Amino acid sequence: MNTFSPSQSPRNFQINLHGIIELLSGHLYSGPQVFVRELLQNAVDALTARTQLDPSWPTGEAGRITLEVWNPRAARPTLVVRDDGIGLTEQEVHTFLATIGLSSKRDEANWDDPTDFIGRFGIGLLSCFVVSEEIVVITKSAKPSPPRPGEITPRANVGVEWRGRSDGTYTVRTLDPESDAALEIGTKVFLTCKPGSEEFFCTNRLIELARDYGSLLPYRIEVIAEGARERATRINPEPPPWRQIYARPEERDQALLAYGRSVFGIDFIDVIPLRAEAGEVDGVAFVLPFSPSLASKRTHRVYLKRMLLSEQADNLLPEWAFFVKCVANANRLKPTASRERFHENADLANARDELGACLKKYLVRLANRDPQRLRRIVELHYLSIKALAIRDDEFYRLVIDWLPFETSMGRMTLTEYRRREESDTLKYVANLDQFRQIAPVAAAQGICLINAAYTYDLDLVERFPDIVPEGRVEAIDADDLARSFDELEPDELDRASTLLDVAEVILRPFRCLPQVKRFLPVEMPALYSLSAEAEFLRSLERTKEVANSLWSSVLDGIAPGDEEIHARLRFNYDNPLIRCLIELNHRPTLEKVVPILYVQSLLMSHRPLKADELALLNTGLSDLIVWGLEPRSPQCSRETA
Ligand SMILES: Nc1ncnc2c1ncn2[C@@H]1O[C@H](COP(=O)(O)OP(=O)(O)OP(=O)(O)O)[C@@H](O)[C@H]1O
Repeated sequence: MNTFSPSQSPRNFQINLHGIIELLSGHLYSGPQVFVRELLQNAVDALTARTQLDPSWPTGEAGRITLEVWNPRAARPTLVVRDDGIGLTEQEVHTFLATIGLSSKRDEANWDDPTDFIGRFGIGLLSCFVVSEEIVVITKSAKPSPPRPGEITPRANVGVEWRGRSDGTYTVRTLDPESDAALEIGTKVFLTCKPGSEEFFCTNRLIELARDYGSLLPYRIEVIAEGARERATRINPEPPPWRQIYARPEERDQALLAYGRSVFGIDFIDVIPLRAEAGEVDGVAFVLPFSPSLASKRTHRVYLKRMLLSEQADNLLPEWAFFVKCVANANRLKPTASRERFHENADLANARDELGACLKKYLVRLANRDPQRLRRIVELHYLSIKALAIRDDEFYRLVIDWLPFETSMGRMTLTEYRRREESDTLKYVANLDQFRQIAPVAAAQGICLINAAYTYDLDLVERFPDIVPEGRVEAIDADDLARSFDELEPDELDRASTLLDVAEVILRPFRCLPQVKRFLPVEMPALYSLSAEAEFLRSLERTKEVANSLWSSVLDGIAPGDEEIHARLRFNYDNPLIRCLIELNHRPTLEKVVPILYVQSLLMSHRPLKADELALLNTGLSDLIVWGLEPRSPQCSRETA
């Protein structure tokens, strides 16, 4: 029998740093370049912390971050990132640099509370190990050190050097007085290029990355080329473009459109200001000049506390807002640990609602002030606008008349439809195959039917009476349409009796009743229709044919008593072929042609054939061929009028 000894004193987990680095670089971060983001972010946070410590700081040239590559042409160049932020005391170096997952930037007691800092997880610095075997930090704190035991005055801080290696070891030493005297408050991080990471130790690439991540950051950032301090490249000369002051609104629009073009490479057609109190979000949305596919990802460029979070963020705007791309900054939303997305929480949901309201406000304003422009946007982005309209009654009321729908008489807006029909009743077909089948028949009779089978259209049509007081809707199927078909005169009916007799016998096993009517278009020989109940039975039968025996017996239980359920096949008296058959009045010919006409009309109704119908088609066709080859084939006069 197994016995377990009682647990001994608790032990600490060990951490395999190589494993953690592999996890960060291979799975959490989008690529090795994110170390630049993490270094910039630490420097910005250090500057913010120093401002909190001394609100009168920074003055003059203070409050600066520089990036510089030493020995760029050497085999192993060094990158130095400097800031004159708050720095770290010796105690803090031991605590925060050496403990993975511990951060000085969050309140441990209130983990969820947002802070002014960008960092929060306590892992970012590790990303530097992806490009360097060693991280060297030389730092001097702006905070005085606590007094030694027995003393009362705080000590001045001394510089500290921390060397962390990717094998998981680190050393700490205080600087000798001479080096310390030359050291200013702040932090320098030194990385030495690992083989394979040379591209990140090249000044031009560094400028590119620093611009990507840091162009909106609030502190002065410079990249210094070796030996050219006076020619430092300023990364972030201006505040975000949407926060700049412009003399006139047109000037602002032009400047923002130019900014949109530079960020996304697209000539947008308009700009929309974005602002949300939740998450403290502000930014600008650009209206796309083309209509994106529904499947395409909605990606936006988003910043968190003015540091680039992602160029591919997909969860800041409502999902219906696929007619825009945005650039926005959030001060009070949380990032995911990969720092490439906003964390899904209530703040984000509220921010999304508020930003959606900004987009809606813009569209509503356009409707009142610039309907021409709204019309253009609706033409391009009707899917987005339909998606919003089904969620929002007020917006529905505003735009419904402008939205385009496919109809049996071509594409038209609801205004055009209502004007054409001189009615507030929307006649629609909810099923695409049915629409395809009956649209030509409806069009030939001058009836305008809306195809409500496409995304959002059924919802929009069905809600019409709820939102528009005078509005009505009517779902139409082939049977409804057939009610408007003309009846035959008694003598015509008489002539068609053989066709009806033959068809009745052939179609009985298919629970289909033949009729002869007059209808347009004359090119259509017959129209097949099914009641909703019969439609259900038919699909049940098709399913049974392909289902296994257990499932078939379950379906047997569902099937309604089917004796009276009928489909209808309406032959068109005005169709030349049908007229020819009627005039011919020859049973053997009719027996061969009727099965083919039946199957053809089924196919025209876009319904898949059942096994017995397929068999009917096969035998019908071969019979027809054999019969056609026989020399005694009766001739059919082409004169049918
Ligand atoms: N330039 C710096 N100046 C002052 N302190 C720093 C600096 N860089 C790092 N630190 C300290 O090291 C700690 C760990 O940094 P690290 O980048 O790993 O995590 P973080 O910034 O706290 O959080 P995150 O993982 O979200 O980036 C920080 O919390 C901070 O105390």
